[in-house]
Amino acid sequence: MTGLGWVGQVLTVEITGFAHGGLGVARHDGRVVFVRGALPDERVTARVVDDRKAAFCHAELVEVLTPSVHRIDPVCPAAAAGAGCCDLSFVTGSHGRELKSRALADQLRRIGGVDWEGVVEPIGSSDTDAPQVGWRTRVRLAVDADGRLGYHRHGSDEVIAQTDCAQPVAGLTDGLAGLGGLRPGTELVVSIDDAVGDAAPARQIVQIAAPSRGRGRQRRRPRTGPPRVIEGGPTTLRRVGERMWQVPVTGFWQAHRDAALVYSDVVTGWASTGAEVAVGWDLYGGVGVLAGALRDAGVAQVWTAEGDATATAVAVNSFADDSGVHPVTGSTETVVTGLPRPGVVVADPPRSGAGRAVVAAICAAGPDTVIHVGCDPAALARDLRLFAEHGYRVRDIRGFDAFPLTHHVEAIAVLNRDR
Ligand SMILES: C[S@@+](CC[C@H](N)C(=O)[O-])C[C@H]1O[C@@H](n2cnc3c(N)ncnc32)[C@H](O)[C@@H]1O
Repeated sequence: MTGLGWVGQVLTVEITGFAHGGLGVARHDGRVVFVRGALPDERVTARVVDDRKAAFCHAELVEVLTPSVHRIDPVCPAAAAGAGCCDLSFVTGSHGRELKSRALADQLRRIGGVDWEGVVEPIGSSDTDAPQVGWRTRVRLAVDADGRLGYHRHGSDEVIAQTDCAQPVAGLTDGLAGLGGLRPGTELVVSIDDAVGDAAPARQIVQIAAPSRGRGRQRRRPRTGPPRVIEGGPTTLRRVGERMWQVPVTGFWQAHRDAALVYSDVVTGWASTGAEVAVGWDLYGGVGVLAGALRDAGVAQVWTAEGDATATAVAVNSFADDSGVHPVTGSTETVVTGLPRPGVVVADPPRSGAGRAVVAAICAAGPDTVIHVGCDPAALARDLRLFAEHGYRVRDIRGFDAFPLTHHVEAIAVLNRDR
């Protein structure tokens, strides 16, 4: 079944909506047409590239015939050259957040059954019309067949040999284009320390095997081995307030320079109920950033559950002076079965969400408060629906523009158990 034979056709359509994933939404001959790179209120031509579903198809933008008043020249040179790094760098900052608010609300309502009328809030900048640039403290670049650095085209193995992306903080990618002797098919991870005092933050560059891309048989096995340090060391310094972590350059940390602090404040605020809480869980805890936030809320003992032993080791180090944090390595599903009953649970799963088994385990443990962090609105909405099946109701949700210039959005929900 190859669809209705629309692939290759160039359609002229009016964009009437904006969908999760950064897609303009149009209708043509009774079918929904998703157009990447098109904005609501635009009239565009677009070539159909995927026609497999009867109800909808995907098309790539050919020409904007009538531009939105919110369309601007792309602020990201790499994206303008075709890279997939900044798929919303051609829209004003405030309108970008407006579009993400709509897409988030739509997912929460349709998948989660939750009515949300909030707005996606800026992080680390005032609510301006200018798109936010220079927010990312770690970046990953690919090496093409000729040894040149760049970013992948959206959904493709092709490397656009352009290192000038608008996301990295000042100084992060300086001089990279001049690096020679890079092995084709590898990737560079470049990170810069968080500032402490007046010292200039140090930069680290490591080279790694490229993770496999593509699907099924086309998947390439990455060559394994530890990262090769090209500049600085293998770890990068991260901080939230007075807490510090030495995180592997390739390890997880929130991408936006201010995100870990903002999320920590939200978690501390929502977990501070006024009542004494003896036990908290920080599930998918990484190096324990949100465990620290629970401690700041006055939670006496906090257990983290994290699948990556290296991250747990970082947490053990960072909380060496705090006997109230207990980092545990293992899959969340397994670890939670052996933990004491919590009064509050924070869960910050990967893009796929926590899922049925973990949500059931959390609810069976009966915490009064659950704080759920989600970087994928659809997965977050799915989890919220599962919580509702167990009698947990959403009290509040905040959306954050944690990935400016892109369609991505982060949301944090707080739920309480029905009494
Ligand atoms: C979105 S990150 C959150 C990390 C941490 N909360 C933070 O803010 O830095 C998700 C974390 O979940 C971990 N992870 C993914 N799947 C897991 C699983 N099934 N069990 C435990 N940890 C898992 C990843 O290694 C990663 O550290």
